[in-house]
Amino acid sequence: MMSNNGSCKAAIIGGGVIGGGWAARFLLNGYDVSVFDPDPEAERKFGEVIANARRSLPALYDRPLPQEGELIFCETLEQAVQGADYVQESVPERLQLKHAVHAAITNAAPAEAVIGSSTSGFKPSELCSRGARAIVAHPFNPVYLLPLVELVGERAECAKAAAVLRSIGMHPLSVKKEIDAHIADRLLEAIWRESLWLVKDGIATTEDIDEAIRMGFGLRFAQMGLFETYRIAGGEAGMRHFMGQFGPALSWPWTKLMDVPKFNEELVDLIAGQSEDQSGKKTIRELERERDDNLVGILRALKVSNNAGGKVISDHEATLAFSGTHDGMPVTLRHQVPASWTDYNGHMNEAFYLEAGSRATDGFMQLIGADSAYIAKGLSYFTVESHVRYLNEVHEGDRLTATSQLLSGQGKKMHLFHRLFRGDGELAATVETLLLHTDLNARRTCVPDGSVADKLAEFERMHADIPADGAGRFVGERPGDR
Ligand SMILES: NC(=O)C1=CN([C@@H]2O[C@H](COP(=O)(O)OP(=O)(O)OC[C@H]3O[C@@H](n4cnc5c(N)ncnc54)[C@H](O)[C@@H]3O)[C@@H](O)[C@H]2O)C=CC1
Ligand SMILES: C[N+](C)(C)CC(=O)CC(=O)[O-]
Repeated sequence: MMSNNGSCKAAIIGGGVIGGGWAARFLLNGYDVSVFDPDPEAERKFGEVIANARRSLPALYDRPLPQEGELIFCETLEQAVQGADYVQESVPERLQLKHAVHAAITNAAPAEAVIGSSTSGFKPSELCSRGARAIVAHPFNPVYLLPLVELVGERAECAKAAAVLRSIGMHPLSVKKEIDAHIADRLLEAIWRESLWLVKDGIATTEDIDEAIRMGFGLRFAQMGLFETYRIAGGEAGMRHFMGQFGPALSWPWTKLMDVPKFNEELVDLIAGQSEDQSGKKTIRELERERDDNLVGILRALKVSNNAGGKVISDHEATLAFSGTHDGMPVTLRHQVPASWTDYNGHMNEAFYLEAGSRATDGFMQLIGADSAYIAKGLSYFTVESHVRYLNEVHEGDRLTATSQLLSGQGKKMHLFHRLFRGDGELAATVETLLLHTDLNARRTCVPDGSVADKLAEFERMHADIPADGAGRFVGERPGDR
């Protein structure tokens, strides 16, 4: 189902923390989004969440996301779900309210629309006990950055949902049987419950607990999860040794997980007071931006190793084909500068000019057919020399575009001249780079396959008459030096 501008439509019912995150992810992936939330403040809060999403989500990718969709706030739920391909409910976690909202959605949404619920704990059978049609699509905060979405419910609907959610860069995980709180929240609840005990018993403050997580096992979890981490912790003897050593601890007094601390005003005051001391100097939006910048940095690092969440980003990026030319040269990079690329001088650090040049080289390699399939055959290019000219400052959030000019593509050589432009059209840098075609098995240079050589010859012809001002310079050269 297409909307007027040819894109798909998502309806978001309930636009708080999670609904706002869903809306941002759909919008930035080109969906039109209609929202229903009776809160008069919803539109303002939405605006703030989407602003944070705009500065972080595109920075994960080295290709542009589709053109942003249109955002519409509706007066009624019925208007919002009209013509929707995908409906996501994110109203507060109260079963009675969920029942009323899902009855209304099922009545008004198109029969073929997928209906997902963000519920953290309810099972699909509970949501649908009064005839509604819905599956659980449980996301993680911030929805616009974290890939995981747990899917629970009727198989065919979950499969339809998975296709949509993959198209917006998420990682659908099917839960094999319905259970209260699905998979991840059961794990999180255990940590949360134990943490409340530690604070209540005066053993640790909220800050001590956060340190214990972020300085240690939190760092491990982003890349290997629990079981792979524990396999390594068993040393060469692996998981069996680990189980033998730590299994008995499960019945030692290490844990209070089976008991819940009394959840009263006193406990809330204790936790909220310590949390205020710990983080009260920053607004929620400031904390969100700090969190988002760190997540973008972590996910980009995982993208380099094509691991865990980083692989989800790479797979999604591969679907974001882009093309275009500028001044007769192909555009080989479109990229929004993440905060993690900037430094203490308040601008993009020198190292990332080269990284952008390297990404542009990758883009050019795709164009000549030296792509992942070619590399899998054992052939690739190695860089042997680069010269970066830093011509203009680049800042966080700037949209960089690179063009690539082939100066020479004879024999084993590929001599490229990349120009990096800022969003305002100013030339920010040039990166001149010489690469040699290499046999990855023999680790020796060799000539490229015929099809790649032909493409190089074609580009060389097309680019021969384009002036390459600034190419071939020596370091520190000034006009008139030769
Ligand atoms: N906050 C979190 O960390 C996560 C929450 N969830 C789940 O997402 C759902 C929403 O949670 P939050 O966004 O945190 O809550 P929230 O309180 O931030 O937002 C709920 C929104 O629903 C709106 N609302 C209330 N009644 C409504 C109705 N009849 N129709 C439309 N909108 C209505 C409220 O005005 C509010 O803006 C819950 O089921 C929760 O379990 C899932 C993952 C993480
Ligand atoms: C606390 N919570 C149960 C609402 C958490 C979630 O559902 C997932 C998350 O984002 O941590």
